[in-house]
Amino acid sequence: MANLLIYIRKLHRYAGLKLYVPLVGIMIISMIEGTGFFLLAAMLGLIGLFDASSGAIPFISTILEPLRKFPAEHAFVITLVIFLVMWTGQALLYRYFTVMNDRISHGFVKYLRLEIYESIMRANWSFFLKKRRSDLIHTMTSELHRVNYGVYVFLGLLLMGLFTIVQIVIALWLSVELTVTILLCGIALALYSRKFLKQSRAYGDQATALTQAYMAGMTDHFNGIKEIKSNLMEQQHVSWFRMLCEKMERNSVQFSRLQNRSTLYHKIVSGFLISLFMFISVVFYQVPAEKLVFIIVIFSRLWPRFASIQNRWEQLAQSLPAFNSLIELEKDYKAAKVAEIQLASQTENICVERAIEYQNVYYRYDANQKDYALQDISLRMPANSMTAIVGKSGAGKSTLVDLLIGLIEPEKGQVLIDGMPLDAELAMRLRGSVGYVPQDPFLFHSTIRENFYAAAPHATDEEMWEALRFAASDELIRQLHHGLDTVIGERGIRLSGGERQRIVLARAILRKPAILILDEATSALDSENEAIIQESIERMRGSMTIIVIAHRLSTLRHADQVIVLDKGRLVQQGGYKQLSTEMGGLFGQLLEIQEAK
Ligand SMILES: Nc1ncnc2c1ncn2[C@@H]1O[C@H](COP(=O)(O)OP(=O)(O)OP(=O)(O)O)[C@@H](O)[C@H]1O
Repeated sequence: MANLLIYIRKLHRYAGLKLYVPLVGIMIISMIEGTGFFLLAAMLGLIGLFDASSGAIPFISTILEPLRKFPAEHAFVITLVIFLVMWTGQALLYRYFTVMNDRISHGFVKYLRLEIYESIMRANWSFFLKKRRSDLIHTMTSELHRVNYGVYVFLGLLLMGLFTIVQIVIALWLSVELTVTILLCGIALALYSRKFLKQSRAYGDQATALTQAYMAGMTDHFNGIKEIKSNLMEQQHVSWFRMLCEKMERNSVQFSRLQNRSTLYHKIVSGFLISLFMFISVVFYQVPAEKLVFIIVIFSRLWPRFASIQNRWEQLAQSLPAFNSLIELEKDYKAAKVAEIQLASQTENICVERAIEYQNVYYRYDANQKDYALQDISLRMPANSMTAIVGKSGAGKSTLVDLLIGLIEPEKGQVLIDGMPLDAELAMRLRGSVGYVPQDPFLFHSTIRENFYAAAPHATDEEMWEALRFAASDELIRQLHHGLDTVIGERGIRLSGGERQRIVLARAILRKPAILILDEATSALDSENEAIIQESIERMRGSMTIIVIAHRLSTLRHADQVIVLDKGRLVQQGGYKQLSTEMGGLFGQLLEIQEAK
């Protein structure tokens, strides 16, 4: 419940006083409705259906007094017209305030979406290392939707509460004993129905876990669809999916059954109470007919409200776990927030003038584990030189680069840029000068041009073609029907691995980076294209700091220095030639293995 209040406060922050306008409006509407009820009674009195002067129904004689000045048939028509005006006015007001309420609710979703998305975008890399992407998508879609629904239900409850209070006041005016009895019965039933709320909450928890598994499964399966199909694993996945869908269906049916059960109880109790009142009123108190009619009217108006309130509480209880998910996510991204740093485009980029240095750097992905991904790394990469990082798989090469980009921070030791410690702000400014091609290059589902604009918003066509030439992909793009305006599929799937690598390389170059980082960036290329790119990189030497991670050691021949990592430690460092002749060194061994192939 505390989490719900957090969101109500957020809603207040978002909507301000506007939030209360529909509430006041609904109060007015319920008062009009109440007055209409008296007017209807007056009308019945006018046509002589009952004795309006008996005082059985309060307020009636006050309404009738001015009407009696008119002839009976005119008074009747006047009453009808007043009733119609009030009815229509009430309907119009109801529409107005409901639309206003809906607008607030939709605006609030937009506000939440933006708040969460921006915060996630500003979270540091460690946040993403810990989170499953499908969980983030799940929270941002279904859970956010449930939170909005919960807030909507809560506002509805508030409105209904106000409406009911007005109705209770009117009912009290008509008959204190009867209203108090109905209220007591309502309270008793609400106490009994608490177990439904608890159960609704449990179904809500289950729904969260199931939709989370659904989203995670879908993401995994579609990402790995090629492996699934090639290894004939479809049936296995369909069975898993069927089982999950059955659980989701069961969860929804159970919740719906629960809601219907509580509605059923209300209906049965309602029938029982109304019979009891009628019996007592007629047999013991000989209540007049007109009052009896009003007993039924009060009851039929008040009791369904209790049922409806109960129903909404259950819906709210079912959506509470979604509030918890969002609050948990909020806690995580707040903890992972990268100080108050301007977005990259608003900061001044920095270049490396002298050198990048690592001083006794240690890094672990999990502070609870004893193994370090990098241990005691000290090295220097001079500005505008080319440094190659080699080592077996899992040696720590990508981790070394992630530390330089500032995606992760050393547990011990420090990274220095021209002697300045790389803190979050410096990392952000440095990233503006970095062209980075990761192992698994990513292209947005959009045109090549749009993909380029994402990296360099002001790039001209000429610059784009120049970058494509650098990456040996200009011919490839020229052959495409729409050239730069060709849409490339999701994650560039319509391109081969090598073609994708070349376009991502072109995108990195387009930024005119001061530091170019290539993490296995040419691994999928044929030797011809690789040679073209090697030449291009060669031409760039001296104008930017180049860091290359490669398993194919022959491509590193031109590097100014080679850094060899093994199990997170720096084991060799020097020129290519020097290391290849170093006796017993890991580099020599790796070279030998590759040459033997
Ligand atoms: N997100 C992560 N969470 C936990 N451990 C990780 C994570 N990423 C990498 N590691 C571990 O850190 C170590 C270094 O990984 P890293 O990716 O830097 O190696 P690498 O030399 O780049 O390997 P490869 O050549 O296969 O890409 C490995 O033992 C790896 O298992």
